[in-house]
Amino acid sequence: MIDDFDDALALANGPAGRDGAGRRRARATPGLGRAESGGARTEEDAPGGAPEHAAEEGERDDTGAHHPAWERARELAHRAFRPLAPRGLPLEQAGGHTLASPLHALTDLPAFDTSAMDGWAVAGPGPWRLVEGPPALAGGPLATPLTDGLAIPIATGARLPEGATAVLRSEAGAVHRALLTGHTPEPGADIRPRGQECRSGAALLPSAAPLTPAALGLAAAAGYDRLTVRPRPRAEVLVLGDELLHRGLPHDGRVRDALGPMVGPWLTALGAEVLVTRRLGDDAEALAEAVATTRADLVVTTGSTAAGPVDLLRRVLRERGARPLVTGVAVRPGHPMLLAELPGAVPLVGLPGNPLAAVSGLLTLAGPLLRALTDRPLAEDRAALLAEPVAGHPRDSRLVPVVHRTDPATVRPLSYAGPAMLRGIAAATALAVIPPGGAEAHAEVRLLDLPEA
Ligand SMILES: Nc1nc2c(c(=O)[nH]1)N[C@H]1C(S)=C(S)[C@@H](COP(=O)(O)OP(=O)(O)OC[C@H]3O[C@@H](n4cnc5c(N)ncnc54)[C@H](O)[C@@H]3O)O[C@H]1N2
Ligand code: MOO
Repeated sequence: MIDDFDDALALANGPAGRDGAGRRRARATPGLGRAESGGARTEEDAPGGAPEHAAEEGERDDTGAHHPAWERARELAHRAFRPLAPRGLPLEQAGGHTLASPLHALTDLPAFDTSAMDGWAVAGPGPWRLVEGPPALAGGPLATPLTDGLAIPIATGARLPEGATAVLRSEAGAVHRALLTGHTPEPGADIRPRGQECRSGAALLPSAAPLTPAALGLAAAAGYDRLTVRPRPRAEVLVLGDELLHRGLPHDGRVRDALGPMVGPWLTALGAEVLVTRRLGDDAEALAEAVATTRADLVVTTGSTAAGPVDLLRRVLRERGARPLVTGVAVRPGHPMLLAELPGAVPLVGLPGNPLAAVSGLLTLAGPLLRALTDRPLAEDRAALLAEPVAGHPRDSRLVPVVHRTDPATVRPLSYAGPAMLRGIAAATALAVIPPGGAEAHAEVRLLDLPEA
């Protein structure tokens, strides 16, 4: 019945409220137990000064479990854990990690006055007499100083000889019998003066900046051989469910594992280094062992979050002394998702088994958590106008796969967006956040970008 409700919502992206809005349902997702106090952060750590309680806000279901609102759940996931300890890495290994301190220039950039073009370094107004000797080349010896009326051939990137007032581009001059003629360039033309981009000590990138290819290039140019980074959090993925097949066609009531192939790459795109994806079936002992012995910075499970006969996750977590931080979220799909702290302060994100619900959990809990572990702020969402109305859940937010349209600039909700479906999300460019009650055509909605792993 519950899935009927969510499927109906997802299949009918019609006018808000059309699809059973107002129908109530009892939530059957059991909590891990009451969240007593705090996440892995202590009271002092919490920016707001107060310890985090999964139980502070949101709705309370028939079992007493708490389901924070979607925005609140993201904040909880972002605030619950401290960033990983910084470590030094050689520059060539630092890509994809996060800067642990601001990047300051170790040199002026450029480090010397340099030619921006191939041509001639000239002094004063033309015509100019070419001086004897080799041309000035990038990385070559400094050419002899020029006085007014003299010039020397120069290559892009070569140091400018003392006395040069400009560079005349090769296509703008002509040489006849050692005499260079051409329109006199403005003083300073095609010279990159020392320190044009930055002075030594200038702040180039803030702490927590991602080490993109461009950032690595900048760090190298600025003189770095090693960088202090927050490493990509190492994640372990545990795929639960005896019904899952890993090859071939579904048969005998069994289905292909759609999450094993999806969650790892998605976590990578969200900033993790995935150590392993393990398939544990519905084996409580194997799950308990995996949780107790993990060496990862973050454990992500799939399936088993709800109250089915073999949904073992919450029981195993309780028995292992895990602390519940988020026991469900007021979002569709994905409301049974959970976040817990394992002994040893290792976070565990429980993604629901329905595939689109798992994506919802990845973006709601795992994404903000990964950013927290690397000391990055919550991602700023973009906004867009809806091309069509989208029906809402009466109390929960909805995450709906959408595709961007350019003319006019809007997003269009996609079909096949039921909790157990992947067709919609596979064709989507973003997920739109539909507030409780739905959204009209042309309404502005928040967008969650989908990683292009
Ligand atoms: N009585 C209730 N039943 C359910 C509720 C509820 O509130 N009360 N919530 C429903 C919702 S919503 C979801 S989402 C699911 C969550 O289920 P679990 O996280 O416990 O996952 P499973 O029961 O193991 O599986 C659910 C569904 O997903 C399929 N699945 C699981 N893993 C995979 C995988 N790796 N690849 C592809 N498909 C997978 C599984 O076969 C089931 O069909 O619970 C609802 N029930
Ligand atoms: O509908 Mo469930 O919410 O698939 O997560």
